Amino acid sequence: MPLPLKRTIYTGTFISTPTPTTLEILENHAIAVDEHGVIIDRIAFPPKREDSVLSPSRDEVVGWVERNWGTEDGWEWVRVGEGREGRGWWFPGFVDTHIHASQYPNVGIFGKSTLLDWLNTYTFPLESSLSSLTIARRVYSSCVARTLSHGTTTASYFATKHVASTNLLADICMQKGQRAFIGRVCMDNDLNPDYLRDESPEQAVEDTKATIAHIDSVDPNHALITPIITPRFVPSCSSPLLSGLGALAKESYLPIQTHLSENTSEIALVRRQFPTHNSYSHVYDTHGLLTPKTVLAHCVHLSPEERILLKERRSKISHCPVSNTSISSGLCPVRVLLDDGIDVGLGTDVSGGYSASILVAAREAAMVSRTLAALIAEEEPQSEEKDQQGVDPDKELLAKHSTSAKDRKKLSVEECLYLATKGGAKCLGFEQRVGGFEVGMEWDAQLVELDDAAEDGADEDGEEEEEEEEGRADAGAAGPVELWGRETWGEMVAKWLFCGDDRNTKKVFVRGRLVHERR
Ligand SMILES: Nc1nc2[nH]cnc2c(=O)[nH]1
Ligand SMILES: [Zn+2]
Repeated sequence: MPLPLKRTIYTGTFISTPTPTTLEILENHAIAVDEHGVIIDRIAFPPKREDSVLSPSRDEVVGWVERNWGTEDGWEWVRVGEGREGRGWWFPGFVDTHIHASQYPNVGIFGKSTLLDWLNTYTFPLESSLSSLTIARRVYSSCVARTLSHGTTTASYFATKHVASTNLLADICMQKGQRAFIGRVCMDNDLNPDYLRDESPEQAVEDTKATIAHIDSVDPNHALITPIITPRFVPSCSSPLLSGLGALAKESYLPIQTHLSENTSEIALVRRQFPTHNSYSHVYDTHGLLTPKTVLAHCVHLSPEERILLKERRSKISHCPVSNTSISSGLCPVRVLLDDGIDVGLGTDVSGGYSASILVAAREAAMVSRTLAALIAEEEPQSEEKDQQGVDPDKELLAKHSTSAKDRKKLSVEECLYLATKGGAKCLGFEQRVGGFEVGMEWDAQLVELDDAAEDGADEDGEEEEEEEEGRADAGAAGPVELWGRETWGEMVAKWLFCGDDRNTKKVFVRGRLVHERR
């Protein structure tokens, strides 16, 4: 049982993305969090004379606490690293909307495979080994600890078909304090290997209910852990199983997660399996599985009709760019999905994706959008062709080099970080509770600090100049991100997105509980 929480004041700079296009930067602020982990107040302190002091003083904090709550007794104070306020900030915890905890031992192992051979070669044999609770305990403990260290405060997990080890994953998340959606994976048809197949559709539904009952017993209000109904994907499921899970979702009001339109061979397989259906999405829809609480991973190759259907059903998409490039599934056109008004979050899709870090997923989302922008520009007609059509070649050349059309395809730093936090929370239906720093939200946050060694580099005996001339001799000791003192907040955040890693994630909190600290 976790210890009761202390009421806590957090101070320093708070950065978040309340909308996809805003980076909100609150300097010299304090946030008060109650013993239930809920934000109950926040305040901006007057700017200081010295620019470098971005946190309130002790007197200011004590004064605020006493004015509001009568006494400072019973309050803790946690701030961005002492004397280093200019290089650190609080950021909402990351939301991983799609990750296979059971595949964690395989991160980085995928060779040159694509989805269907990857499943048979690497994935199914590994998942089968999680019938052992001893193996499951090792795998799940490592996966949860690792994702927490990367700042993931919420994860939507696929486990395996095994009920006992799936329930163990829920227990481990509960014990380590990670907010999680836990899915027992359903897969009953002949396309699955004998060693990893549900006995029958009825049994698969019963086993799913067993995991739901377990989670209800350990976390009755789903304050931290929520069951999620998880058909693996259409090629793994019979029509009776899909219907059974659709009916269960309806009666239980629970969310659903699955895969959709990840790879072209998979889509061809679904067409052969369900020849009378208009599309892959239509198969889910006719089985009652496209709801506002459905999170669909990938959606790389959706048709315009499928996008309209998803928008109508208000179903969500988990964009998994690292996986899509690793197992060469394709480049997901996220800008098109967003323009259609579909809610999108980010997933690591471990171990299709080679990294358990949502920061890496956010970075790759930016890169995939830039690749798409470049490809679209190349597809434009060549100038000679246009010339024959009577278009002024000079104007055409200018248009070709105009950045506006291409740039619109690219996801900005703000958008990528929004998808990693509030966007993901919206996909999982709790953007009112996590993903930002509003009063009433829960304190799911990470403390980010850059440039570890800079403080040590500034010594008193004149060596600093020498170091500046020669550059940093100890590159790497400073952590992955070097600062030069000229960066704005926006630039520091961009450096973190593109160059940072878990060395920059110093503390992680879920519902006000410290769940990871980097020492
Ligand atoms: N990326 C990915 N796609 C899938 N489709 C069906 N199962 C899986 C899986 O485990 N990973
Ligand atoms: Zn997946």
